[in-house]
Amino acid sequence: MCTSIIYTAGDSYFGRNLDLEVSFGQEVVVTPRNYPFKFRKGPSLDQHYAITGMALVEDGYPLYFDGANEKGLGMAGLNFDGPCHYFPEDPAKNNVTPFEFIPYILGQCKTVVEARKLLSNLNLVKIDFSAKLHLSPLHWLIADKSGEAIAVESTTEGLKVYDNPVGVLTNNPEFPKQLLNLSNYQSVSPDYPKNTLIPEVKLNTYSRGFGSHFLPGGMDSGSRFVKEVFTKAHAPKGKSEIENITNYFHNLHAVEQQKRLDQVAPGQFEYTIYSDGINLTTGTFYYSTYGNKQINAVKLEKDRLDQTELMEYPLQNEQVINFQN
Ligand SMILES: C[C@H](CCC(=O)NCC(=O)O)[C@H]1CC[C@H]2[C@@H]3[C@H](O)C[C@@H]4C[C@H](O)CC[C@]4(C)[C@H]3CC[C@]12C
Repeated sequence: MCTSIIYTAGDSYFGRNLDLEVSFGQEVVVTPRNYPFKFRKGPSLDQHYAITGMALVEDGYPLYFDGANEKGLGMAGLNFDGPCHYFPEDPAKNNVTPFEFIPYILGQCKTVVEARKLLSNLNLVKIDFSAKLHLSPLHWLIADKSGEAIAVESTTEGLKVYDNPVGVLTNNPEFPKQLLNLSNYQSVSPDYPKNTLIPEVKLNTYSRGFGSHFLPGGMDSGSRFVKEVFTKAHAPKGKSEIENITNYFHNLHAVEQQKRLDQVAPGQFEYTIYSDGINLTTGTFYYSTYGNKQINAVKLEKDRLDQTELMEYPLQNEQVINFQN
């Protein structure tokens, strides 16, 4: 499972936790403006906005899991197994495969408003990347530096675009059901609750934190959605980049999965392989991995964005302890 968020604190920060039982060999990849994006069913994009994100480079092609462009639009693909449905080619629409979807949107759009225009005539066409790499059933969070966000889901009913007023996406069920479920938790609060159960009896308040007593804490996508919405809604906003990025990662770590807590097959456990976040104004990309909780960063090198070759930064997976003596 996965969790993706946009957190606004002056600048906006966009990214996700990637939770899975196996690692694909992803790395930080910057696709510069003149890398030619070829599309299976449409004209290539020889010039486009530069994209920074987490991707697996396969046959020289960046298969993005999540990322953002130089204009401050971010997009992440999350597992959506079950409701997800991709379609045969539709001659009346722009046909884009799910693995091309992130380059197609981030290559051409600056804002959610612009993305909505492209989405209005788009068909997610069912074509595998290769015989080895089949399509994954995904849905997407798209958000821009103003903080506006949408969720995009392709189901048997077609391509759905939903306003996302909470700036969070996890996995199943369909996004409107996740939003509806929030109403069950409206009274969850950082504040200590008033005893409305039996006001005339003084209750033994044996612990702090009773305002969030009914906050779900499971690994399932419904629980993570509620927990993340609550955590982010009350997250402090910092006065510096370091404070903001620290707060941002605290948001994601609230729903991270530790090893051996979420069994997906005998002896196989899903865990948070990486957490990442990009400052949508500066383009600096931050990440931590399960093995290395230090925050690593890749700056956007503006003077190198006109080249054609991908820039690849392997993940630093080893924890560095800051010895003080
Ligand atoms: C499975 C994860 C989503 C994480 C998640 O929710 N998984 C756990 C679960 O719930 O089952 C998705 C997110 C991005 C996906 C990848 C990207 O879409 C890029 C690429 C696209 C190809 O069609 C398939 C491989 C490949 C490399 C995808 C493999 C599956 C990934 C890694």
